[in-house]
Amino acid sequence: MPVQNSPAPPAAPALSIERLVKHFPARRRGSGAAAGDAVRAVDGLSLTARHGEVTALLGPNGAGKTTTLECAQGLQRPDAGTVRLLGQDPWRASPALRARVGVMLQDGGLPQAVRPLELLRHVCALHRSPRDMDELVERLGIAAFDRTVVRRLSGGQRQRLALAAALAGDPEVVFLDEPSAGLDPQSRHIVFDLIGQLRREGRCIILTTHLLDDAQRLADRVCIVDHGRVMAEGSVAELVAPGADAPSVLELVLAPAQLEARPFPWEAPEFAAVRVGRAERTVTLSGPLTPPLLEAVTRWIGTTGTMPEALSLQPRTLEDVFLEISGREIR
Ligand SMILES: Nc1ncnc2c1ncn2[C@@H]1O[C@H](COP(=O)(O)OP(=O)(O)OP(=O)(O)O)[C@@H](O)[C@H]1O
Repeated sequence: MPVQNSPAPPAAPALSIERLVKHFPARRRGSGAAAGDAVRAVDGLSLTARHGEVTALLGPNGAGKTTTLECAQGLQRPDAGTVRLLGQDPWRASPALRARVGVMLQDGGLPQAVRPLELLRHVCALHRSPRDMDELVERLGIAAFDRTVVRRLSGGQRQRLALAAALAGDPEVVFLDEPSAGLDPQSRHIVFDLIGQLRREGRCIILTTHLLDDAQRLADRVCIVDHGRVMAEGSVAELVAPGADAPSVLELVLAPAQLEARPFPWEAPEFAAVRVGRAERTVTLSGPLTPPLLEAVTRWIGTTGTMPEALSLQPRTLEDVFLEISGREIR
């Protein structure tokens, strides 16, 4: 495998955003705003992203992730706040700064009438020291669809081509908007592997996703974004760590007979401090789990005279964290 330029990780963050605000006039359908109201897409968001790390912006549709990235890339002008990309204001970025940054947009943003390799050769020719494109083409399986013009490619093929184009200039900072959208499991694995390599090479990777699994598998740091703000930030381990007031999750799968035998004691005082979720025969308790609570559960099981199908204590997931913060599910 060819050796790529590996920039020494500088101490300063590759990207720093402070109190970013961005409004849009309410023109988009489905934005939820009444006609004439401005949409506050980003509402005082702050974050930093470093070299040698994958930073994931995780949040539901409309949370403000793409707008944040667009401001960071200099594609949108912030209404307020500060953005510094490799130490410069991206809105006034010089071509020299742009050459150090790779961007993969959500809709690909690719010209439609060219063939993949033509496009990649052209993009490489624009850069002073392009990445080894043959290796990327092979790795991302692009030769297999090289005879097809871009507009006829499948979503996943377009996504792989857009990733190769974003990496053509061997960038120090890579923005990936929903990198696994439309990918089959094998392509997803290849793309994740490549993102891991970029990280090891010391590049700064900033991605958006609404897939918890992507954030959990890829990210060194996760920023949970909702309503244009960072609601929580940290490594996956930090975010899911059972703190004093937020331990793990208890899941109980009831035997059919148990449901009829005796109702689950939702109203008992032991359950007041936890969230109780039910889906068919599965009862989930999340929040501050305590020995008295576990005792109350097993006592109730005893009164039904039947063993449950399963009883397990599980670590929190990012999904639980998001639910705790926002009071709703991420999708
Ligand atoms: N150009 C625009 N004009 C009007 N409203 C916009 C524009 N771009 C974004 N918005 C609105 O701003 C809000 C945030 O959108 P954004 O695309 O940043 O969210 P997101 O978190 O990336 O969502 P998704 O996961 O669906 O891509 C949404 O309400 C969206 O409708």
